[in-house]
Amino acid sequence: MEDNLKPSIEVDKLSKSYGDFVALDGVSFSVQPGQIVGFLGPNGAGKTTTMKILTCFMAASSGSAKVAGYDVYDESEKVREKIGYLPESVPLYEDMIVYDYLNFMAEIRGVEKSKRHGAIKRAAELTGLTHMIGREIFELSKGYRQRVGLAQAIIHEPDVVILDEPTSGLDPNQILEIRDLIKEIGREKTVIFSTHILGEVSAVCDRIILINRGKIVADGSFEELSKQVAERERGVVVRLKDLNAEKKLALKGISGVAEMVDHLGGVKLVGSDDDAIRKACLELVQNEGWELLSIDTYRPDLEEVFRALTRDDFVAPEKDDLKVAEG
Ligand SMILES: Nc1ncnc2c1ncn2[C@@H]1O[C@H](COP(=O)(O)OP(=O)(O)OP(=O)(O)O)[C@@H](O)[C@H]1O
Repeated sequence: MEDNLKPSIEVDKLSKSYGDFVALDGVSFSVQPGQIVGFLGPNGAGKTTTMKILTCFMAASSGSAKVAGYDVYDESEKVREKIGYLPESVPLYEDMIVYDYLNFMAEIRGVEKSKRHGAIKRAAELTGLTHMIGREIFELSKGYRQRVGLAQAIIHEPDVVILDEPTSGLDPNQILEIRDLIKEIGREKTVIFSTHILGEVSAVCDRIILINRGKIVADGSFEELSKQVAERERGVVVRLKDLNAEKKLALKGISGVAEMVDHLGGVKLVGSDDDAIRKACLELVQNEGWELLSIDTYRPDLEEVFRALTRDDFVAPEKDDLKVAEG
């Protein structure tokens, strides 16, 4: 019981340099048991580096990381027992039969011989591979190969599963299938998976850790991240019937409007006082006899949140300011 109360993952001020290049710069986060966390960031953000450190494939330059309470450096054998890993490109042995490959991986992961058959059966069922178990790996589609990759990651029933870009290179149907599988695995285990696909995190995760240039720039649910962006990037979104250039010019001329951008079929009016802009806008609409379709406070969509938080001018908040979602 006590084990369940401990964070599954605790990362403290983790840094990694490749020569002079700092790929990870003081990353700290913790993940509670049972969470599905999306590790989101643009290419080169430091996602794979973090995952390799957590799975004992690479040592950090400084800082510490624990998995299920064990230190990845000092207690790597214990960590390997507790963690399952699907690397970005999983080394599958093409000419092996799926069953034999999973048997081999179960052996490597220390599953007792008498328990291996049961472990393979369970992992194959969970990943929808049962009917492919006798096939050679080279015969399988990319989607099924990815299932084999997932099956080997969970063969030894780890508490924590780390998946590096698990949907990369799959077609849209395969992506949906793998996402469902991740959710299924997440019912029993703590899951961290990396992606640079925005839709993926909102479809699958309880929590998003957004990383950019080796630093965590946001941490929380999608709603919390949206709020953080909306607070910094406020505005009033106005939609009018027949919104033409003339009307746009008049809206832009409202006192206090510093900037106007097209936004979802309307315009976003940006200034320092949203309430004053809204009031002036309503007056203008009434005086001109225009038909108002809607007037709302700006709410960024996922794409805008991602863009705003990974922009070059974005300053990562101090750790204490990051909203950490508890599981
Ligand atoms: N072995 C290495 N030697 C030198 N630089 C490296 C090495 N591995 C990674 N890097 C650099 O470190 C940075 C972080 O890389 P990492 O693979 O962790 O990013 P990522 O977020 O997983 O990106 P992607 O989505 O492209 O896989 C990148 O700029 C990358 O070029």
